[in-house]
Order: sequence, then C-alpha cells, then structure tokens
Amino acid sequence: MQIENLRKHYPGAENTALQGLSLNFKKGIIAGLLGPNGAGKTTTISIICGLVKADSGLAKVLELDCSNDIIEIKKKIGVVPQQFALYPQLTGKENLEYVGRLYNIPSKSLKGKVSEMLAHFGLEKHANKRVSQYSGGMKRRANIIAGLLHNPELLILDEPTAGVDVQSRNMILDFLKQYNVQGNTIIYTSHLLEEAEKICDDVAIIDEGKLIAQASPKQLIASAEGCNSLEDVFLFYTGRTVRE
Ligand SMILES: Nc1ncnc2c1ncn2[C@@H]1O[C@H](COP(=O)(O)OP(=O)(O)OP(=O)(O)O)[C@@H](O)[C@H]1O
Repeated sequence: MQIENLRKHYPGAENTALQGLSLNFKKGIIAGLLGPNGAGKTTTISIICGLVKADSGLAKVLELDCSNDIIEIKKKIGVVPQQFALYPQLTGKENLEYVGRLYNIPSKSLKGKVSEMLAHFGLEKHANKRVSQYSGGMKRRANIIAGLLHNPELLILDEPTAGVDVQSRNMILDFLKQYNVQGNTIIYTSHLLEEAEKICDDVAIIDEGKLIAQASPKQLIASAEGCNSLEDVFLFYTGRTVRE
C-alpha cells in the first residue's frame, strides 16, 4: 500500500480528517495502522476501498490506483469494517452465502467454503441461527469471515477485535497470523496496543491525519526515549490529552 500526501476534509466537518498523510506498507506483512480516536484511520481505509474519495493525493494498493482501479481492487482485497456488515434477520450461513454470491464464488464451492470457515471460527453450531441472536464475539467472527470468503491477497480490518473476549481475540489473531503465513498481506487498525505489538511487523502511528512514526514495534520502542512498550511509544508521540 502506498499513500502520498493524502488529504480529506468531509463537507461541513470541523476538522480535516487527513492532512497530507503519507505512508507505505510492504507486501506480505501484518501492518498496524494505529492512532487515537479521530486520527483518520477509518478515513484512510475507506479511501483505499473506494468508499470515500480523497480531495487530493495518491493512494495505491497492489499497484492499483484507488481512485481509478476500484473494480479490480475490490476483487483482490477484503475489507472487514468496524460496523457489522451482516443482516441481523438472516442466519450466519445465509449471510455468508449471500456475500459469497456477491463475490461470484461458484455455488458448487460456496457452501463448502462457508461451512469450512464457520467451523474454523467456531461458529458451526450457530450456522443456522439468526445473526440478531449472536453474541458480540460471534458477530465479530462472522463479520471477519464475510471479508475474506473470496480469499483476498490483501485483508484490511478496522478494529477486528473490538469488544470481544480473550478467547475470541486469540482465535482471531491466530487466524490472521495463519492467513499471513499463507502469503497474504494484512493491514489492521486497533486500539489494543499490546496486541498490535505482538502481531505487527510494521506499525504506522497517525494523528490528526498525519504520519507521526513508522517502523517495527521493536524499532519504535528502541528509538523513543524511556519507552518499554508500544503503548509507551504511542503516548510518547500522541500525548495524553483525551480526544473528542
Ligand atoms: N462522514 C463524516 N463526516 C464528517 N466528518 C467525519 C466523517 N467521518 C469521519 N469524520 C471526521 O474525520 C476525522 C477522522 O475520523 P476517522 O473516523 O477517520 O478516525 P479514526 O482514526 O478511524 O477514529 P476512531 O479510532 O475513533 O475510529 C474525525 O475528526 C471525524 O470526526
């Protein structure tokens, strides 16, 4: 992913969401896009996925231009949004089969793939339950499956472990590591810095729509004075003031 001097001001908004954001993530890694509330993480992801149009600047993924090649990009990337992208009145299985059809997964293989993923994420017993009856952790896991059913080479997740218990979180993180080992790239946002420190190869800390620091968690910790963890580094660069 390559972002250069990206700017975005939402019409009528008080603050500018992205103020010349530049950053690169290499292929094949697990990358963390970190920042306080309102830093511009979701806006960045939305521009990459073609959901939001930047005012200016360049955004490329997999050598494709996010403002022109969005149809091609959508085939190759998977996006797991912060909000659940599931129909509450449909069962988990129905939701995922619907998503699979949107991605043109052949119906012959779709049912098998959905069953396999439901089992992998510990949801096989709940496949025929309506999503409205799922717990928060179950919805999170189903939401992740919906983003990767088509086997994307780049998976982008916006706070995939928000509000889940330790068991679900471990399952999700183990899956992400495994998916990465298979050669896929992962970019994810999280407010859980201990988690990001454990799984990310490269971390970009952004604040007020700009890049503040980028390196591996180890390098960031070593180069920021008095810091022993990624959370220390985060506070070192972004301060202790509570954001709106
Ligand atoms: N649709 C919108 N209309 C107006 N302003 C918006 C809109 N979406 C985001 N913003 C503003 O843009 C800025 C960046 O928001 P964004 O959601 O990208 O941040 P974030 O880093 O993802 O935050 P969080 O960690 O809280 O999810 C904030 O000031 C936010 O209020």
